[in-house]
Amino acid sequence: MSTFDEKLKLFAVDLYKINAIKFGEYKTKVGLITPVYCDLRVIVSYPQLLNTLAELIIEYIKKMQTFDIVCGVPYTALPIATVVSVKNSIPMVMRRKEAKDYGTKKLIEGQFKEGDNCLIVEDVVTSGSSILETVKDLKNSGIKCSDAIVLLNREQGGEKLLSENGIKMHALLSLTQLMQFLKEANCVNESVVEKVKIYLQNTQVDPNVLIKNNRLKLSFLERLNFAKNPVTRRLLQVMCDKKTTLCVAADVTSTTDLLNLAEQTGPHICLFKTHIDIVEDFHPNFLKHLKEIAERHNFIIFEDRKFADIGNTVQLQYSKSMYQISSWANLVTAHSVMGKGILEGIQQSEGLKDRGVFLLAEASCAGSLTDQSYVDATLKLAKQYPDLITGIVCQNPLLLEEPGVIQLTPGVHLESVGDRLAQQYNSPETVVLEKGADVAVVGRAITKSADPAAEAVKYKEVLWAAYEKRIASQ
Ligand SMILES: O=c1ccn([C@@H]2O[C@H](COP(=O)(O)O)[C@@H](O)[C@H]2O)c(=O)[nH]1
Repeated sequence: MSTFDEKLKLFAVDLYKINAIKFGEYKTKVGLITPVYCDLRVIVSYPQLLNTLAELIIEYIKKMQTFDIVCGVPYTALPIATVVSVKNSIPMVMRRKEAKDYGTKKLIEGQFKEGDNCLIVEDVVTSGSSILETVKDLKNSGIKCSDAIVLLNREQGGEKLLSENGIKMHALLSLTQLMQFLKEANCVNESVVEKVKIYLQNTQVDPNVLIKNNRLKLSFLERLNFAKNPVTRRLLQVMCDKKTTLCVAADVTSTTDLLNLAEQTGPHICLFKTHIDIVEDFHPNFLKHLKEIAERHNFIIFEDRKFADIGNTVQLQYSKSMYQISSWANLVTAHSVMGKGILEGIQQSEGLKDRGVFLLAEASCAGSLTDQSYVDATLKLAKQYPDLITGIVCQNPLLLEEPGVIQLTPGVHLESVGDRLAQQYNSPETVVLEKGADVAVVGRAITKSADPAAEAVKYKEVLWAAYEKRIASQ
């Protein structure tokens, strides 16, 4: 073994000792259950190890071309890139995950010249998409990127995706090699090594789609024939006709704002999602206007009521009260927690003939209490009502295979990673390419912008490009 490999092995064992590498059952960013989890965030508490990692990187990159600058992928790789920069005297730039809303609005901080050649530094690569997000912002600022140095390649498609996008990945360690090192050092036994090996075999994921999955392979037009629910068929048709997968979350509190938003975003959306009980001046007359706008701009009205009671109560909530939801919203959401009574209650209510339900399996917010068994039970319930279910609200590409069912994914923002009340955001590309969204829900990113129409166009276009990329990669 070379001295470099010996140092690498000792470093791998140290990572295990500080719990940066763990074995058990962990959920990855895209919802896969993995037997091995690597979380390098803890390394900042071990300056000696951070120093060793930087030394390993510097030694490795000696064989490579020289670089003008380095940039760590936020956030975990930032301290790693900083130490590499300081020890090797290469200037560093930093990518902001969100542009400042004051001052210069720069996404790349630090000094650089157009055409500077940048080395990307990353801790762990799974799909490679985080590196690509950083590369996109660097390139948009005129910086050249062709190489990424990473500590660990999880061998799950990242190298291929990066290479298809013009980035050569250089990994100090592969997951297989890491397991070998840890076994030799008696940190793990043969059965753990075997588990990881099987996991890698079973999750050899297509980098763009992350799984062989019919729904994700087919175009919306092809999927139209599989849809059993009439609103799903109409939704797919609207999506194809208008080339949009954007659902605007109209979380505004006056009828005037709501109608204005429908008018402004209407040409660019497939779904207009309301929370009717937040509207302060609700009067049934205003629904006439909303329906007229929906017809004119060809979108579907969707009340995000999240029913969660016994069937009889849901039936009353759905079709009675001043809101009479069943008379104007073709789509509603429901929790599965109360079982089939909710769906029976909706199915048997008076109101519009064509109706569909999105069942909520997973939430976008941090700390949600839904676990895998809840998700499984929700999907099982949905399968029992193919004529009523339009889709599933979730954050995971692996839940839905049926091409006739729509994945609706909230928590989408181009400039923010979350709010102060546990909402979590992902970029449009991430929700489509990594999380498997068919329709993406965008709320405050549009409603709070100075120009909701222009913002809706922006989201519509990025989402549609990501969908086209997804089906083109099949
Ligand atoms: O898991 C969920 C389910 C529903 N939502 C709803 O989506 C929008 C998101 O609004 P943003 O302003 O984009 O955060 C909102 O109406 C929620 O009720 C969700 O966010 N997460």
